[in-house]
Amino acid sequence: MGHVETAMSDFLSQCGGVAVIDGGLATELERHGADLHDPLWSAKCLLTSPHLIRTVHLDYLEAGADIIITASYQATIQGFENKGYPLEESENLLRKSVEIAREARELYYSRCHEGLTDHTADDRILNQRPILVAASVGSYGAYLADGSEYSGDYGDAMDLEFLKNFHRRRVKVLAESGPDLIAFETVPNKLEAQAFALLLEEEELNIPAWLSFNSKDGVNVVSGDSLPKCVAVAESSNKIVAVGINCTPPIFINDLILSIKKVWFLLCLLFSRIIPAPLSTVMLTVIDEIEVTNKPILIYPNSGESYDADRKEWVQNTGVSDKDFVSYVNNWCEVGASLVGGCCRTTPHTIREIYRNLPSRSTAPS
Ligand SMILES: C[S+](C)CC[C@H](N)C(=O)O
Ligand SMILES: N[C@@H](CCS)C(=O)O
Ligand SMILES: [Zn+2]
Repeated sequence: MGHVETAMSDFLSQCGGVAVIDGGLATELERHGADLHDPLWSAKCLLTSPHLIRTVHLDYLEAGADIIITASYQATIQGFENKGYPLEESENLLRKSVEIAREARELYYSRCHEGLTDHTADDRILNQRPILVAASVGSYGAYLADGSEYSGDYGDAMDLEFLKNFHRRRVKVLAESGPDLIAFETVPNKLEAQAFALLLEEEELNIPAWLSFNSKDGVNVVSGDSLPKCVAVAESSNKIVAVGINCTPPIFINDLILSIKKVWFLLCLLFSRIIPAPLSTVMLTVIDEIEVTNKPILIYPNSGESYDADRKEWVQNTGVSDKDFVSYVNNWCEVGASLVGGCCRTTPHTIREIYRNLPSRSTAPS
């Protein structure tokens, strides 16, 4: 394994086997009063309220997150251009998203040094641990700002070259801004996953990345593409160090994990010699063709609520409670997840409960 691949497994070992990802960023900014009724959605805060982004990152770190995801989900050069920003300023805004997250990490570390006596009465988790900054890259559908990342339907004319070129400069600028990894997230179809994987190669980006899809039926990704086939795109790249599901209702997660871990069940059968030798050979061939992954699986679902893209608002009361969300997490880890957190409408409270309920973390000093 190269150093890019070992980086994630070393990190997971340092986290006790399971790493905690942060929760929803945009929706948390909204909870703090930000108005995201804008084509830039959360990226608008890079312009109007960077201090708020830093506060939310810090809140997630103090809730126990090992990985914080930058505010660049809907930050694109084309999106800033539509607002009249010249290229240089747009690139600076992308860099700024990484800088803000890195600043939050520094602030957190300094609070860990000073804070143990000051903050014993509150519920902040102040323990020094390795923390990663993941630079978010949302899909072309996110840029369209019409909820297309929940349909994955870009029309028949869409092709790989277009998607690669749409993301090329943005991904390169983010990769060179000093994050620890790139988070390709809420990826709605296989074509865009391929574009991301190819960009890492073509631009020779020496940075790990994760690839995270969303689903609305618990079987396929939102476009209808097969999840195992999408996951196979991650499998084809050494630079992609984790793959999984985000911004998807929690009730679908268990089955989705099983569908990409299925090979282990078959292998177990083989090794336990339940299956006779001739059949084993046939099954080995089948296994070879099943598009699943050996990479760490990441899971950060949304609250289960649905998004009204016209109103840019969440339909309330359709989701699961924090208590139910957290109660699923250890089960997801048992069936194969190694990175867990939350996406839209989850909060620092959700993440704190996840951290505290993980067997490997429950004894960690606060
Ligand atoms: C993950 S969705 C809630 C992000 C927002 C969407 N791209 C929009 O602009 O409406
Ligand atoms: N990292 C983004 C994902 C949106 S689906 C956010 O939390 O706002
Ligand atoms: Zn989300």
